[in-house]
Amino acid sequence: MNIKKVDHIGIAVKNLDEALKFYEKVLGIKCEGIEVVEEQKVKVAFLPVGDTEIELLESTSEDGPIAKFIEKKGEGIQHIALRVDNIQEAIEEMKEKGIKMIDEQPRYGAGNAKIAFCHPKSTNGILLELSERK
Ligand SMILES: C[C@@H](C(=O)O)C(=O)SCCNC(=O)CCNC(=O)[C@H](O)C(C)(C)COP(=O)(O)OP(=O)(O)OC[C@H]1O[C@@H](n2cnc3c(N)ncnc32)[C@H](O)[C@@H]1OP(=O)(O)O
Ligand SMILES: [Co+2]
Repeated sequence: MNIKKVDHIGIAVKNLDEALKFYEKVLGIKCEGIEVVEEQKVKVAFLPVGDTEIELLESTSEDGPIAKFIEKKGEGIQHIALRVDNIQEAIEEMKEKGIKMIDEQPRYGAGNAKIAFCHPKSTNGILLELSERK
């Protein structure tokens, strides 16, 4: 597979507006959009930093992955996303190499990216997202 760059770093927060105060007012990074991704039960804010982005994630539901993460570990880095040029091929290659995929088919994430998560038990303890964007 062809890994292009770190697409984004996903950070779980309890409250997006509250968290944005730190990123925008303290760090001076501009939020370039907010979007709800129903399938993942999240409200997402994008903050571009150089060639990559910080993705702030607030849960829209008590049983979503971000709510569960915060309940168990508290706020913090929840995943890292790597940009690939062909997600279908990347998923197949991961499976061939014995990596446990949470998503064996791409889903649609923020900004209409095609995304697939790899299980932290197969990746030395990080939740890894593969992301293909046009
Ligand atoms: C909008 C979109 C986008 O970018 O476009 C997004 O990013 S959406 C971002 C939000 N969506 C997602 O995260 C979807 C994919 N995530 C999931 O399917 C789930 O959250 C799992 C990663 C499978 C975890 O599920 P669940 O909490 O039910 O399982 P669990 O508590 O039994 O966890 C199993 C083991 O994985 C570990 N574990 C759980 N979440 C982890 C995380 N974020 N990073 C690293 N390790 C993690 C636990 O500590 C546990 O290890 P031990 O057994 O050693 O204690
Ligand atoms: Co993400």
